[in-house]
Amino acid sequence: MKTCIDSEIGKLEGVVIHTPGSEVENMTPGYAERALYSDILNLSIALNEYSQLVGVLKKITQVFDIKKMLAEILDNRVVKMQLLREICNHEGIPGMEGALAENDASTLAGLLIEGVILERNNLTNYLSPEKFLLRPLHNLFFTRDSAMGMNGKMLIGRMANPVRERETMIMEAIFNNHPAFETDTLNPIKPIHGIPVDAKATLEGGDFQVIRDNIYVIGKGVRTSTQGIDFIIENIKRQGRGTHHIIVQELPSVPESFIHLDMVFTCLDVDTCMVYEPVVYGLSRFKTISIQIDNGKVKIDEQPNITKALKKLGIDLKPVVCGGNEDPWVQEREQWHSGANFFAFEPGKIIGYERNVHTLEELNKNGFEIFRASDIISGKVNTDNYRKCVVTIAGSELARGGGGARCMTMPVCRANVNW
Ligand SMILES: NC(=[NH2+])NCCC[C@H](N)C(=O)O
Repeated sequence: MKTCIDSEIGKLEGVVIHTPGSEVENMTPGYAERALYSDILNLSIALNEYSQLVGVLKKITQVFDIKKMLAEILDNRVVKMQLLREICNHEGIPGMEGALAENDASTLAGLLIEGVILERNNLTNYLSPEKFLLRPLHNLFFTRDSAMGMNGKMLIGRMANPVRERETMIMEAIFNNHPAFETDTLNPIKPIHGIPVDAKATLEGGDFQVIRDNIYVIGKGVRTSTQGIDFIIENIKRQGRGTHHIIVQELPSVPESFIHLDMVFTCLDVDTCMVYEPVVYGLSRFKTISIQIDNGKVKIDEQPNITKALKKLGIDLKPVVCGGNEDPWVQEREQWHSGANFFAFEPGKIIGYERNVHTLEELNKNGFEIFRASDIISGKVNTDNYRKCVVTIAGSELARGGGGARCMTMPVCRANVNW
């Protein structure tokens, strides 16, 4: 499949997911914060909820599974050794690749995701407070963040936290080597010759949205830095062709539910978006900046907010308010559990958590029919028969990991949108 992401809403043709495994339980409460979770999770409940998401995705598109694809590329010895060397050097255990390589491909894929226990075989290890030699990738099921489709390329993330860095190495290896994909990767740690990259450059998929082929909205906050966005600008400048626009939304750094742009703003349809009102429109010091790149020349100015900036570019999105219009407390409660985080699988057809009832009611008032995942999976409801709908999945446990439907999906190809 050729990767092709020119919008947030075009009909989904392929999506990358990861079914949570023991890595989500492999932590104590004391480690939850370092693992970037708001709480510790129960795997069996999380899996039950997750099966609703995957069940729906399988009905509507081609689903690619990271663990399976990783095992497949690890079957190639050259790829295996290269990836293991990169991981071991990066994680401060150079030389360990030989021992790890002795595992067969599918066991190794499991170890790289679920972690490798530290053997207490010398004094340093015996006294170490760490349980793992290679830490589990607790957040891998938030596949959105470690790589992102940018038109015909896959942009590899540069994670703000070391606990997520191995995810980017795995994703780059898959996109470069798995026969299922035809794409070019763009990686901030391996820039194209001549493109400067600041050491402070960070960039995560939760902050990155392709609105139209030449319009991007990017969140700047705790996960994506100005230097990370400058890397994108430089790459666009290099292409040299036509005009591109980047709208940057500054995000508050606390609470942690504002980590990514997609926690406060997601696209739902050609004319509708979901917003967490206090951050997107509230009287705050959080700026919206518009950057125009015209045949290599960069022009920057400030805008009142995302939707006004998009309107100037010919995209007129009506905001639906997360939590409904009435009560700021309700808005805050639902935003916390990913109430603004919707994943569009076609223009006007979206997936989100069923727990955020006020947000769903607001969507319903705006013409979205509400369906349960089970009705889609059983075939009772066919979304083709509706122009606008929201498919709801259970999310009591998954939401504690800190994300929703958009965070758990990495689209690799979408059809063109009829704007
Ligand atoms: N696209 C997103 N909003 N992803 C949410 C990721 C949550 C994850 N626990 C993290 O902190 O990294």
